[in-house]
Amino acid sequence: MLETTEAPMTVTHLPQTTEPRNPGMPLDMERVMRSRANRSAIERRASSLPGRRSLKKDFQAAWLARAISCIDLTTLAGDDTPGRVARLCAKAKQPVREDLLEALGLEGLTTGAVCVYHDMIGPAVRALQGSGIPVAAVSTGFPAGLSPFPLRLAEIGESVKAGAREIDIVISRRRVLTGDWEGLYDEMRQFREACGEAHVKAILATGELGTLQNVARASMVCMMAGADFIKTSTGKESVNATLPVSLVMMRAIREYHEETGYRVGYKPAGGISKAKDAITYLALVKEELGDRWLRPDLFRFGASSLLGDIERQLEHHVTGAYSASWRHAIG
Ligand SMILES: O=C[C@H](O)COP(=O)(O)O
Repeated sequence: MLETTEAPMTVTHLPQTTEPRNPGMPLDMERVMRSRANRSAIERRASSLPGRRSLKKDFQAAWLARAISCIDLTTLAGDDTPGRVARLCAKAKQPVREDLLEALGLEGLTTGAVCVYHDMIGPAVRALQGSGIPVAAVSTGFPAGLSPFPLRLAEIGESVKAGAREIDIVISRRRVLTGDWEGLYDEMRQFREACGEAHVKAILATGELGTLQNVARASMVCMMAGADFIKTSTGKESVNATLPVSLVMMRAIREYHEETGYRVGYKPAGGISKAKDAITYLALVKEELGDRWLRPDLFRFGASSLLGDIERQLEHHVTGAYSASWRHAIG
């Protein structure tokens, strides 16, 4: 729980850490089948979360800044243009008005990454040059992941060549729905290899996996196959990130860390658009995984409109007044 007395370390002063990459391990079917999820206990815990935060006002801004540093600022629209992506990248470099950043002592704050389709990697890389902000590309026939497998591998290669440092792949949902864990493992392993040095986030599309037990098992298989992050959703399913699914995935990450020593990152994505929801997610990460995960190398929000609401809250924090949401249209 986020206690009233707890302030996060100012995000722009966090020490640099280099986490060893999860190399994966051979598929351990006995371990996979041990992954279960008690739906009623999970739902009970998840429903108790949002009302429980008692965050001291002074610390709220620091937690919201932490949330910004963990956003994969995303645009995944069919009508994306280089101009729109350049504006989004400008927002990633300076996510909040300069006077507010100064007032809050947060100069240098940026988002965690910018996330785009393959065609927009070039414009994003150019716009972010020198900023250190990585470009993430969705890949492997996103969002359904149903294009021919060799094309999915080739797509990863093209995106890495174009400058993406993070690749968000989608798994084949049918492998989970039919219990083909070996198939899922092999596919994920090949995706990881095709990524090379680029980090790979495995999108499970949890809204299409049927049960929380499937979510737990798919999480475990993807981590065994070398995923750097596991991510809930594409943002295009009818149900995207939820707290119960997040609990299941975070617990899988925790168990994998306890058993292998490797830390895998977590990315809830889709439908997270309010500052208060972001705080709830950060609190859950803190409780389930601990402070080490509250950094952009191990936690991201996949979100297209969350930043706008956080900026509004920060403006209120500094000036005491809310501005209209249309003034924060981007992000
Ligand atoms: O991965 C990111 C999602 O596509 C963003 O979803 P959203 O537009 O609901 O924030």
